[in-house]
Parts: sequence; C-alpha cells; structure tokens
Amino acid sequence: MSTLPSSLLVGRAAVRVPRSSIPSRATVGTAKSGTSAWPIRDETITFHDVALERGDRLDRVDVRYRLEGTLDAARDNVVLVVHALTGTTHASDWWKGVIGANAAIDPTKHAVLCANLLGGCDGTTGPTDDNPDALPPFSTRDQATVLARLLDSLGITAPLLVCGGSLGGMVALEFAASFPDRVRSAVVLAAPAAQTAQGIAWNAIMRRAIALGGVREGLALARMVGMLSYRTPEGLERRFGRSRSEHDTFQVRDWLEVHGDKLVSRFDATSYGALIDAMDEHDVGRNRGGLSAALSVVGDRLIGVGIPGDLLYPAESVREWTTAAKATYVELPSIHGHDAFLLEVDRVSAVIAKAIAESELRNASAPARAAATTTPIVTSVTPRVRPLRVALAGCGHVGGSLLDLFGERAQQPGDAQPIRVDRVLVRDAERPRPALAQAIARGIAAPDACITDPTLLLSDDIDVLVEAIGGTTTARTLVETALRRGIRVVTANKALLGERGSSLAALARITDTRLDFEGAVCGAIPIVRCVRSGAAGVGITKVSGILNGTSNYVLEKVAEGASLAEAVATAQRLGYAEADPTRDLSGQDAEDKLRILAWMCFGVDPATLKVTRRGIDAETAAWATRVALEGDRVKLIASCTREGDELVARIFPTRITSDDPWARVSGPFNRIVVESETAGSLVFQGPGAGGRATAGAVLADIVAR
Ligand SMILES: CC(=O)SCCNC(=O)CCNC(=O)[C@H](O)C(C)(C)COP(=O)(O)OP(=O)(O)OC[C@H]1O[C@@H](n2cnc3c(N)ncnc32)[C@H](O)[C@@H]1OP(=O)(O)O
Ligand SMILES: N[C@@H](CCO)C(=O)O
Repeated sequence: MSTLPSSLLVGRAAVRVPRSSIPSRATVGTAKSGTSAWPIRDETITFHDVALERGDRLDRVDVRYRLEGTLDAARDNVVLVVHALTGTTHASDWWKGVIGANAAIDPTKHAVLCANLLGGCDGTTGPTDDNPDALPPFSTRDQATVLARLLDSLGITAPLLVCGGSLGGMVALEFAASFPDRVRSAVVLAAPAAQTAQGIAWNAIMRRAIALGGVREGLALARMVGMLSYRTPEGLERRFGRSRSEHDTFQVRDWLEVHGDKLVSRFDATSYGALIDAMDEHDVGRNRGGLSAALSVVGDRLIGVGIPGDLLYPAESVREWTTAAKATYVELPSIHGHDAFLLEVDRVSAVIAKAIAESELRNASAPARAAATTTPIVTSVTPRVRPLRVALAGCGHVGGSLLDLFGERAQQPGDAQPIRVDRVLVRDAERPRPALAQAIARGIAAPDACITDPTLLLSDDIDVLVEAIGGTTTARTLVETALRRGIRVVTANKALLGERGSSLAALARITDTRLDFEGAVCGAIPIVRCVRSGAAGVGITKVSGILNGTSNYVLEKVAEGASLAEAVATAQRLGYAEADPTRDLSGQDAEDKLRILAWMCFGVDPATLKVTRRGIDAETAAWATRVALEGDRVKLIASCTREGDELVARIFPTRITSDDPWARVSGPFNRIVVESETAGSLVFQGPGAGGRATAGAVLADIVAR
C-alpha cells in the first residue's frame, strides 16, 4: 500500500534540499517538423536564493527548460509557452499545430521557450514521491517568478508573447501581473484570475483519490476525474456514445482508463498534489489591491480566451478578469470543453498569430509604429456594412439558383447587408457554370471562388457555410467542421438532417452557433420555421403531407398517359428530382423530410423514427393511370401521428377522390397539414421542389437574424 504523499498534508516543512539526481548540463538535439528542422536545446539551470511568496527562501532551484528555435541577436523573438498541470517542456509535441514550421508559433523564426514549472516533475525542483519535502508550498506567483529568473539568465527582457492554458494560463497571468513591463502580449486560455470554488472542489476529489489510492491507483483515479472536467458530456457522447471495444467494454471507459494509466507512467503523484495545491491558492489580486489593480496596468496587452462549455473554468471566469483588466476577451466555443485550448488548433492559432502580430507592432521602432498606426487599415472612407461572407458548397440547381438570387437581391434598393461569396466548392471546376460566372462578374463572388478541395472551403473569416451538395459524407464533414468552429450553417440537405440532425443541432448549441434548414423540407414552404417556433400550433398530434414534388409530378404525368420513364426524365430536366431520382420515387426523400418534420413537431431524434413506406414503381404508376380513368387520383402521402406514447409514421401511395383538396396539389407542389391542440388544422401548400423555390428558402435562412 502506498503511503500518503506528504505534499498532500497541511504544513510541509520548508527545506532547502535540491534534487541532486537532475543533471545540470545542457543536452542539445534537433527536431524535425515536416520538412523543416530547428535547433533544440534542453538544459537545466540552477538558481540560488529563491524567495517564495510565503516567505520561504530556497538555497537552490533547478529549472529544466527546452528552447526550440534560435534566439535572435536582440533576444527579441522569444515566445514563452507555459505548460498546463501535467505538461512537459516539449511544447511543440503537446501543442502540435499551434507550434511548428509555418504555424502561429514557428520555431524556424521564433525562439520557443518552455520550462518545467516550479513544483513539476519534468526536471525542475519539485516534491516527488521519493522526496516529498523537496519543496515547501509554493504558488502560481512563485512559478511566474522562477520563469522571470529564467528569462534573466537567458538575457531576455520581454518575450514577444507569453502564453499558456489552464494552469499555464494562471501562471502566465501571474507573470503579467508581477512583471507588466516584461509583457508585450500575453494570451491566457481557459484560466481564471483566481481559482474557482468548482476548481477547488475538483482538486479536493483528486487529492482524496491520491490519499486513498496511493501514488499509482490514486493518481490514475485523479487523472480520470480530471479528464471528465477537461471534456464535455456532449463531446464524450459524440465520440463514444455507448460503443464498445472488441473486448466488449465501453470505449469511453477504456479511454478514461488509458488516460489514468498513461499519467501514472509519466507523472509523480506528489508533484501532482503540490501543483493542484498551488492552483487552489491562485489569486492574482492577492496583496495587490484586487484584480483590477493587479491587471489593469497590463490589460491592454492581455488576451483572455474563454471556452463556453468548459466545465473546469467556465468562460465567465475568464470574461470576469478580462473585464476587470480592460483586456481583450475572445470566446472559443468548443465541444471539447476545457481541452479546447489543446485541441482547437486552428482557432487557438488564430488568436496567437494575432497577438504576435500586435506584439511585433508594439516592438516596432518609433517611426515605424507611428506610420503603422496612422496608416488606415480600411482605405474606404465611406462607412460600409461588412458583407456577410459565405462559403457555398455545391453549385447545382440549388447552389446556382442561390447565386442568381444573391445577384437579384443586390440590385434591390435598401440597405440590406451585402453578401459576398468567398468560395464555391464544386466537383468539376472545368464545367461551365453560368450562374457562378455571372456572380463573379457582378462582384458577388470572389474571382477565384471556385475550388474543388473541400478542406479549403472554410477559411477563418467565413460567416456562413451554405451546404448544397447533398449526400452524407463530404457534406457531413463540412457541416460538422463548420459548426465545431462556430460557423453558422444553412443546409438544404434532408438526408444529412434525417440521419444526423439531432447531433448536429446539439453541436451547434454547444458552439453557440446556428444550424438552419428551411430549404431541406418542402422547398419554398416555410414549414420548418413554423413548426420549430411553435407557430404551427402547440401540442401537435399529427403532421401529414405530400412531401416530394418529383413523385407528385410523376404521378400526375402518368395519370395523363405519360410513361414512368418519360415523366421522371422531365422531372429531372426541370430540376425537381434528386441527383439520384430513385430517392424521390422510392419515397426515401419524403421519408427524410418526414423525419425532420417529426423531429420539429414531436422532438423525436429523426434518426430513430420508425417509418414504414412504399414508393412509386411500375405497378403503382399503372394503378395511378387506371385510377385517373375512374376519375380519382393517386398521391404519395406521408404522415406521422402521435398515438399515445407512440409515433406512427408511414408513407404510402393513396387513392384520393378528385374533389379532395389533396387531389388538387399538382406538379411539383407540396402540401402539409399540421394538426394541433391549439390551432386545429393548419394547411401549408406551395412549390416543394425546384432550384429557385428551394434557393429562396435557403436565402431566407442566410439573411435571417
Ligand atoms: C488543469 C490543467 O492545467 S490541464 C488540463 C489540460 N488537459 C489535459 O491535461 C488533458 C490531457 N489531454 C490529453 O492528453 C489528450 O490526449 C489531448 C488533449 C492531448 C488530445 O486529445 P485527443 O486527441 O482527444 O486524444 P485522446 O483523448 O484520444 O488521447 C489519446 C489517447 O487515448 C487513447 N484512446 C483513444 N480512444 C480510446 C479508446 N476508445 N479506448 C482506449 N484508448 C483510447 C489513445 O490510444 C491515446 O493513447 P496513447 O497516446 O497511449 O496511444
Ligand atoms: N427532389 C425533391 C426536391 C425538393 O426537396 C422533390 O422532388 O421534392
């Protein structure tokens, strides 16, 4: 049985014994990132007579650090990266994508400095399981002081950027408050200015886990608890759900166990305990006259990044100090929660790149700075509304009609927000696309908008992704990527929504953005808006309709004597049919729409709705022709009815008498009847298919506020 690490006991003795096992000599190596390489220096440096905040003085402190890249002559190009609770000095390993050749922090031009924090177990002096008394209690302020000593010893006055997340953010903030003159720019991610009650509570559980379980099992348990605070229920649900491994264990359980065990293999429980002690004592305003006084002097150079959904340090805890410090607040919604600072590489990079650019400007020589600040960035003097920047996936019937509508809208008088199409994703760039050519000529679309690589579609300044490619593969990736990045999505893709609507909507909620899909159900009829908002009645008992324009058109034509094949070919030519018209005829398209309607009307997950259906085939077509000769009509009717706790959903070709209102729905028109407790029967009827009708609904979603 492991003994209780003494760092977990109150009142550890102040000692002055260094960890003699850590060598004090430098080791030098080279790292490769892609094809680029940069020098790496791993070194341990020793400081003497280090004063701690509580009054202890340490004879000696060893600090292990890694310098990636080369210090320039003026020692002006340093990015000080402060690692989180269990981070290491190998910053470009754990912050891949944020640090790397051509990344926001680029060791081929920046000198990236990352030191193991005071109290850690990656080479810097800290209490360990073998030597729990190697360090008396210390604070995040002490950790920042040691970093300043390191900068002194390397001849660095003020780094280009100081940055860190979580515990790293806490220490970066302490650094800013302690050494405001040494801060040119600081990015603090997912970190409060003072430890939160919830943070103390999580740490209490982890401390107890180590106390009871010992330095192995206890540490593993602590890590497992920690991991739950670093992620979100939605993120875990999406990634693992109830899926099982080949050994029939729940995957989420395996994943958590792996994280627990991995930490035990590389981390020291006593050091862990001491670091969470330091986090609990974190309070930037302590003995500085409060938060405002502590940070306002440096606030103009601080950027705080808050993550809505962060269970450990909610976005509000970051917003609070940025407000007090008059600092910049950036919100980074993410399904990952707290770990977004490690996982949302693109968006974190964008914030850091901007901070570095501002810092470089601050460092510019006085005349250059004056020129920079007097040169207007926006050259136009006419105040203009910023255009809404659209990325359009797909330029078929719907996408092409949408480009036309953008053009028509721009001709109309009024001060509506302009729309600018930055990118249009197509499969074949060589195919002539008159709508796109005209949009470019009218200045609606960028001259180089047409692309074929989906990964280039979503640049950072896109406001809305319009998905009009259909299908559930590329479309799904694009929609998920956009939502994850907080980009609004408008889609007409009923198959995707029928299959994934509920999880996509949940993702949009988490990242605080919107997913709109009026164009996915019944073309121009505003049915989604009406049922979604409750305007179609409260307490809905039944929704029924002719939900597919193509099959309705085809049934009408065969009733008039056309062959099934002829009727389908005309529907395709007129732009009513899906790329694969068997979806229309088989009832699959109507089923997708019924799923979405059931989701909106009854709150059921569209993917789980059980639907029985029959579509239109040669036999039905022949029956429709016969029925027409007898004076009646055949219509493909879909319905979903609440029967007690059950939903009964069906789609069937149905014989209708010629005087019935359903019989009068002609061509590509659709009809929907919503029956509810408050509104009785509401009837919606209008064009249900066709590029222009659907594009109109998509446009309404794009410009909706
Ligand atoms: C309070 C503070 O200061 S700090 C808080 C900061 N957050 C942390 O420290 C959390 C640490 N997070 C991690 O270590 C994460 O791995 C990250 C953030 C680096 C990357 O996250 P992800 O890309 O989601 O990686 P993931 O969580 O899957 O981790 C990868 C490990 O889980 C394992 N894993 C993933 N899925 C499964 C599964 N179904 N079954 C078993 N193991 C799994 C992988 O095999 C991998 O282990 P390996 O490296 O031994 O091969
Ligand atoms: N193919 C569909 C287009 C509109 O969703 C239809 O015919 O109704």
